[in-house]
Amino acid sequence: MITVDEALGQLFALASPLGSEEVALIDAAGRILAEDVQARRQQPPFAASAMDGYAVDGADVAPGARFAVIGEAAAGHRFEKTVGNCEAVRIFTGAPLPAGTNHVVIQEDVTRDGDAIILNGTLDSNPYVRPAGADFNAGDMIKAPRALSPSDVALLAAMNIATVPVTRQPQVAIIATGDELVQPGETPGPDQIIASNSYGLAALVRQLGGHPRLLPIARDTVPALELAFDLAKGADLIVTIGGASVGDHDLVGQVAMAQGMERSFYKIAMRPGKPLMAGRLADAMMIGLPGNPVSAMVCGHIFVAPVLRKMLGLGAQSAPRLTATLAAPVGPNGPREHYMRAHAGPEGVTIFDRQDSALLSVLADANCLAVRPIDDPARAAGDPINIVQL
Ligand SMILES: Nc1nc2c(c(=O)[nH]1)N[C@H]1C(S)=C(S)[C@@H](COP(=O)(O)OP(=O)(O)OC[C@H]3O[C@@H](n4cnc5c(N)ncnc54)[C@H](O)[C@@H]3O)O[C@H]1N2
Ligand code: MOO
Repeated sequence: MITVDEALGQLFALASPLGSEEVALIDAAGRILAEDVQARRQQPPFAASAMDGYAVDGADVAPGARFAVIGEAAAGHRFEKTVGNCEAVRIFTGAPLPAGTNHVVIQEDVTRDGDAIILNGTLDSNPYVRPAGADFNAGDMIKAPRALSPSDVALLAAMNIATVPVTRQPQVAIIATGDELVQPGETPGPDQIIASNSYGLAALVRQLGGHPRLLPIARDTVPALELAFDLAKGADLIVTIGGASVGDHDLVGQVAMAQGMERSFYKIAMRPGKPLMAGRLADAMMIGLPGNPVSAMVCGHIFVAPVLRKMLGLGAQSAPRLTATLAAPVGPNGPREHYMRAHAGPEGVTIFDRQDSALLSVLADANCLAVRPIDDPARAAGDPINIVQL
């Protein structure tokens, strides 16, 4: 059995960054910027007023000073003439500053007198001018790779970038296997349960920026699994769930190998997740996850997520770990790296008592996985522990 780190290394070797495509700006949030992009213009493109008030020459500003109001500048409508000494232009936020002015006296600091204004006795000293290019200049870059946030989308829009080069979304075919499974909403027979982790993994894939394709449940027969692999063609990543262990009905590895899978590894020193397998099947990468619901989800976080990030161009990084403090003692660990369902809060990390890999309700209560190294000795409350946030 190889270690989790060795397995991740082999998975990264199988996963190549995907190509890029152009998407409309409205569809860019959450996608990964594939190439550096350059601002096509300066923002603001002119010195602009930051407030509603009167544009004047700052040298004329003094308590009690009087100005003749000779016109108006609004956002989208500049005042065309040059402003002279002791002249003012009524101005509104976002309007270009007229020639001859460099200062906006806010209207709260002014008394209007017909076509004139008189400045009040106490004046805000801020000139309330946004210089041209204060936000960005033409040619300023947003560097790739970068997961585009809503704020990034606003910035791209301001830069007049209407279509954005992003990494193609990994297409992920998800194959749940097992005679016992029915889809959510169906009526299970007496020996059946509802397929759950296929939906959890699809949600995870979507959250990571991939495109999940949930295939029909494959029964535990060779022809059913062959058909499932056939339906998965075109995917960048095929994820199977279940049928990975040593039981008589665990056929996934056998069928994948018969279909030409070049296997990288099978079985890892991890708990849960021992019967993990991975390899390459024609143009796709394949990860065979264990069927136990928590095992499949934990392997989703620890293996599928980093693989998808690598495909998206974000580099080869394992799931980020933080160091926290144990809230209660925990016994020694065995020969597999253990990813224990736990809750991290102000009191520290509480590892749940029930760690059976069939318990989705426990996983749903967890906000982190506490990582116990192979053969880690018993730990006391207050000891440091690595966690992976969920
Ligand atoms: N003799 C041994 N038995 C088992 C071993 C072992 O080393 N020796 N390993 C155990 C471990 S660890 C795991 S994990 C499981 C993994 O087995 P499989 O990957 O072959 O999974 P299945 O047998 O198909 O299913 C296990 C369990 O999970 C349920 N399941 C499967 N798919 C789904 C799904 N899509 N949604 C919800 N639940 C699912 C299935 O009904 C079983 O209860 O093997 C142990 N056995
Ligand atoms: O490794 Mo299994 O995945 O412990 O439940």
